[in-house]
Amino acid sequence: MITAITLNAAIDQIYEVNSLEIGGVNRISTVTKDAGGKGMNVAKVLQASGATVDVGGFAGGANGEKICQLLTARALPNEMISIADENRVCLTILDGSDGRGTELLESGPVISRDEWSDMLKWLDKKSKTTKWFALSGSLPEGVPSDAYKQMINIIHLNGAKAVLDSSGHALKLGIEAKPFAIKPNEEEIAAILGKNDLSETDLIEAGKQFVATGIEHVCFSLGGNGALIINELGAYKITAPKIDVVNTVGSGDSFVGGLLYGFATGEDIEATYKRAVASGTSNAMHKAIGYIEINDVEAFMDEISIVRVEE
Ligand SMILES: Nc1ncnc2c1ncn2[C@@H]1O[C@H](COP(=O)(O)OP(=O)(O)O)[C@@H](O)[C@H]1O
Ligand SMILES: O=P(O)(O)OC[C@H]1O[C@](O)(COP(=O)(O)O)[C@@H](O)[C@@H]1O
Repeated sequence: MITAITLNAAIDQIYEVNSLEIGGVNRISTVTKDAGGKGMNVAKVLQASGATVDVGGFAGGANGEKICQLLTARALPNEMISIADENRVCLTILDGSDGRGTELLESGPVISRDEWSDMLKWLDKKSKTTKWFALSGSLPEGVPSDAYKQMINIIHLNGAKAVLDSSGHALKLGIEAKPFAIKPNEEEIAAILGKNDLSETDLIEAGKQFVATGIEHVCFSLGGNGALIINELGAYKITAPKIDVVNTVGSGDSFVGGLLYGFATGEDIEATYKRAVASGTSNAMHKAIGYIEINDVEAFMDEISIVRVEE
């Protein structure tokens, strides 16, 4: 069993427009709604890969209710903790003229001290039986900034493992608890290292330092350039297949889904890295967020090259 946790769950809504005009009147051609926030997308990809997965997080108000209904419709079991405040909506505007997605992300509900304490109690119980966790996304207000650090410590005490995908302070503090793997994109790692531009050498150096602290897989996702992953054996450059991009929103989450599938099933590590990249790429070929075609993922895995760049 793998559990994907989204502390700031959302309704992921997509508006398709023919050509987005900032400051003008834009008519929406299609509206879609799904259970979202990063961990939800990870769960969808794990499910499509054939894993047994469930989800955790906070749910409240009409949006929280809708998220639970959308999860049930997908046959994704959820153990969401009830909150008084209402979940957020995250909007992607897909522009038909250039295929670009613009994201408008609400900050989310305010979590009370008791609700946070309920989350930690639930996690303590859950991690006694679940071996793998995805901890994904931003933190809602009210949750302590070291939320992921606290959660990873509980997960470790119960002998389970976590993959962390977050940003800013939440990621920086989460890293201190040495999760099994982290997956920052270029922007996220630059922000936590306090640098604007990072060369491949900089990334390898930073990755090695994280590995030295005890993080087993440091996965830098590089969009259309694939990924650079550092582990105790070295640094691996994994290419991404060339595709016609439809919507890259959710590609990072799909990468995490592929990665966790490989870890949890004990797949060969190079195949796991290829699966992660292939899952991110498959997602980018579709409008839906956290959507992969498993046949495409497996075909891409044969096509993707992986090169060890550092001894
Ligand atoms: N333009 C693209 N072409 C092919 N694959 C892509 C593209 N953009 C993203 N991907 C795939 O998705 C993965 C995650 O994308 P990335 O943009 O780095 O993550 P995030 O969504 O977290 O910013 C990449 O490692 C790659 O495998
Ligand atoms: O929790 P955050 O960081 O605010 O991000 C939420 C948003 O990130 C997404 O999960 C997409 O993330 P990625 O493109 O990084 O995979 C959206 O579906 C969601 O609305």
